[in-house]
Amino acid sequence: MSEEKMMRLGQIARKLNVGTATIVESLAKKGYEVENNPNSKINMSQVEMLNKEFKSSALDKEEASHLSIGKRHEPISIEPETPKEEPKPAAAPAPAPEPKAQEAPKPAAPAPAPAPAPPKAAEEPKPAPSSTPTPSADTEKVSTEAPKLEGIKVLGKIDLSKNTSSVPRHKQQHGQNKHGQKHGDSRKPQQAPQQNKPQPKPVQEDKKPIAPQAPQVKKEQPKPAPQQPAAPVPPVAKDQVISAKADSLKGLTVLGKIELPADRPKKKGGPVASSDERGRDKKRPRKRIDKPGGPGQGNRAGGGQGGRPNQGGGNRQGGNQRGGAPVRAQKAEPTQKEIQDQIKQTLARLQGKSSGGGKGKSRRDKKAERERDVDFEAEETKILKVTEFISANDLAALMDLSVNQIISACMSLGMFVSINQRLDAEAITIIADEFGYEVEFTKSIEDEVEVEEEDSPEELVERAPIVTIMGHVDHGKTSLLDYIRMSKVTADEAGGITQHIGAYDVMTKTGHKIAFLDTPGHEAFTAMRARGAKITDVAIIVIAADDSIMPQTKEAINHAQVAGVPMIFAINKIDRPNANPAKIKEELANMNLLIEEWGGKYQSQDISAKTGEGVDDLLEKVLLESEVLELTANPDKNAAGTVIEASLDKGRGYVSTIMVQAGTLRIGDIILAGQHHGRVKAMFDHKGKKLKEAGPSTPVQVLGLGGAPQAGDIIKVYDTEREARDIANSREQIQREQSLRTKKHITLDEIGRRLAIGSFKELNIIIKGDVDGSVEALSDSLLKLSKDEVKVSIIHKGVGQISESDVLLASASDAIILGFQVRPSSNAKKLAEQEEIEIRHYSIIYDAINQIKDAIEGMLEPEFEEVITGNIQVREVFKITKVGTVAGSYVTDGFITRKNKIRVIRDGIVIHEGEIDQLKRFKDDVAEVKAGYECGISIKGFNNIEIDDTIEGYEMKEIKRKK
Ligand SMILES: Nc1nc2c(ncn2[C@@H]2O[C@H](COP(=O)(O)OP(=O)(O)OP(=O)(O)O)[C@@H](O)[C@H]2O)c(=O)[nH]1
Repeated sequence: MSEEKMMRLGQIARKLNVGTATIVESLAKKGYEVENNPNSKINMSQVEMLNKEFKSSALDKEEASHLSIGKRHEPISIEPETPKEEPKPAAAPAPAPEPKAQEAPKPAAPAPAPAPAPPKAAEEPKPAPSSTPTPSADTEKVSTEAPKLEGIKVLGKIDLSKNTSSVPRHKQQHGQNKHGQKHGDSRKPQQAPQQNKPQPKPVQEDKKPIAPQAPQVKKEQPKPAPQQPAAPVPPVAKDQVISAKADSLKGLTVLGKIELPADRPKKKGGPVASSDERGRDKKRPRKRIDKPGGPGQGNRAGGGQGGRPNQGGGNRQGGNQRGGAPVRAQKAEPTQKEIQDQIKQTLARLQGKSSGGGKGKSRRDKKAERERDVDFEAEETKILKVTEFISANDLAALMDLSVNQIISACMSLGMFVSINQRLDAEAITIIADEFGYEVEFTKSIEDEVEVEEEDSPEELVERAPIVTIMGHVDHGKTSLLDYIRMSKVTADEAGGITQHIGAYDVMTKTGHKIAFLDTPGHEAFTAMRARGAKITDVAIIVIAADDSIMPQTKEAINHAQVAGVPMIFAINKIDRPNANPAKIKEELANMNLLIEEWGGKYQSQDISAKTGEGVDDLLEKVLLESEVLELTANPDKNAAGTVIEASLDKGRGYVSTIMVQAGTLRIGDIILAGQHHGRVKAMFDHKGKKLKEAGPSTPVQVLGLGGAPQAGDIIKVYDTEREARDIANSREQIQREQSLRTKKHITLDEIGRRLAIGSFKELNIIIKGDVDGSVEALSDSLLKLSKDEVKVSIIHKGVGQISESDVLLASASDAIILGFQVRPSSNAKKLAEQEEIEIRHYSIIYDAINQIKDAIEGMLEPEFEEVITGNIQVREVFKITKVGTVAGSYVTDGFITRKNKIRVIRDGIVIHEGEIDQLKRFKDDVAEVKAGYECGISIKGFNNIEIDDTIEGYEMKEIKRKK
């Protein structure tokens, strides 16, 4: 017990985010002498003191750990705005027009009131220029120089930051100034700031951020024409294109009142939005059209607005409310009709029909439609509607990319994923973003989110750590687990390889419970291992001391690191004479993984899974690590957990191994996992002992689900069966939709692509297996066999016997069926014979992979190699009219056949390459002439044969292609 209450100095330092020296010093001050060694132990009362003392540091660390990649986006969007806003206030105090761009961020701090900003800004520009150049002749110099420099900088900022948002301000300002021109405004504020104030008030309230930008623009220009301030109203309007845009936005608001959309809600973001967007899109073309109608000002004044001023005169400037509404209302009506057309077309397109508009329509109409369609299509296709935890492969298909692109994108983001690995919401969002897609998660995600209901601290109790053992093949994972739970599993495993993930819990000698996930070591199980790491609290990385850090060891380390799971290194097989744990530690150090012994932060333990040496210490270290993690759960609520594996048992039905993570699972509970629901009929622990309930961190085998959920599915308890069934149904629907979308129906693009590739071939496979993990692993490996020329498609996979429907599916899709540890039903077998469907049975994963690999090699476009079949020497040449030159020849070696391709070689140089026209012996046509015989030969389209020429016969022989 005393050991339990101790923590290592290194651990507490990590936990509190302070240096060990700081802790030692702190303890020394309090009268405790502790050696500055990461392994020094500290008792819990000291730990508590330290906790209090360095609470803030620990909190900092925690906060820092929450900083996710997602935040990167936020700052980008937010920052640009803040600096813009801030510039206003900042400008007032000191910033000169030139430095604006650079200093923009700095001024942010003193964000003052928006209303006063414009005037200040206008005034400040003056001092700014003076500060940068010489103090003398401020006003004059400023006016001349400032316009050039400032004009460029300021304009750029305004356009980029917020064209739309800036509009409103301008409107207001313009309203006052008439056109709200930069010069006018800027001057006004300087000279008569009071006038500006009243106008901006209303506007600024709505859009403070925008206001600041406007003043900057003004600042620059005001300098050149300080005299105009009084008459800024009409003349200045030309330059302020931006302001014009702003007005158009307000107009849109008015459109909302018209209630056009009420009749037709549309998929794409509702009718109002779509009409608005169209309005915008159309504005551009209209602007162009309007330009001619409107005076030259239109162009500059701000595109869309250009035309309006002409129409409504005071539309924008005078008052948005007056002219703006009626003009837009007229435009809106046609928009509705267009909306209808567009909806029809878009729906038609979604259904795979051609967008063929009315045949009678004019070309212009069709063109316009096409343009709209493209816009809509682009919008639609840029939004991915997915459920969380879709696989990398499916995500690639949805985005029409290759899996490799996804994987490499993930790698560049620091994530290591495999083809079949399911991605969480955050990863999906980041990856999709990389490729310019937005992600909309469908309903089922929300269900999953519920799992993380907040528990009050009083409800939480300590729970056992869930540990995953990972490592390279044969480094001793299973042996270690065996030793820990004192049973022998290794000998029973087919092929000596762990074939599925199991889950067990054990009691340590010190009376603590630890739950273990047993992950297989073969590379094919990478995906499962990755999932295992997600359920895991602590990862034990087993490394054989007589070997070295192997690829899968690195992979396991990567998975644990990516999942943020603390690792403990178990350096195994130290009983072996050639064991060299120090070498392993050195290799780890080279990978930047310094173990505690060597002053690093990673725990490691030398063990022998065979003799048991060091295993107890290892478990103790696991408990120490989990203490730091402060693992808790609320046992007094409906259970939630994760499916570890599921299989179909002949006698018992579907058996799911579940790791309960929160709450308590009881017999009779209504559970839902993936698309399957049911009532818990019976529960067993890993030894087959019946359980009535299972609390947090307990692995159990559950009977009662209506199907086999997938490993990694979240399992939840619901109050009513109906609730569970409804969610299951909706998930099934989403899943079906997903698989439909994922399946690439042939499209023109697709045909083009296939043609480009050449003779495209596809190997369709249906995989059925006894355990979900094996099915996933096999499918993962088989997918990896895909090549450009031959694509492996897993069209269906599942747990259970090979059924008639599997055979029918195979028949319909020209697939082969792989049964992993399962056999077909007698009916399925008959049907397969009838339909001539191949069913292959495997019990070792390598065999399946190798055989399919061979099959793929057979299917690949054959590679040819040239084989010289024989040589002929020309001894006489006969020129025969109507036939051409016939060479009287002698086959010196090999043979020559009429189908042979030939080369005519003269003095060692190939002078012709072609085909045989006639091959004769005496007067008879023959197919082949062997060495030592004479023959007559004529060559297609070639008569320039001479005595002593050599005719070489060759053929292209197909060779089996590897890789
Ligand atoms: N001498 C010795 N042999 C060990 C030790 N641990 C494991 N082995 C042997 O190493 C071999 C592989 O052990 P496993 O436990 O099956 O290895 P694994 O990592 O689980 O392998 P996979 O399940 O194939 O990934 C077996 O023959 C074990 O008996 C050990 O500590 N000492």
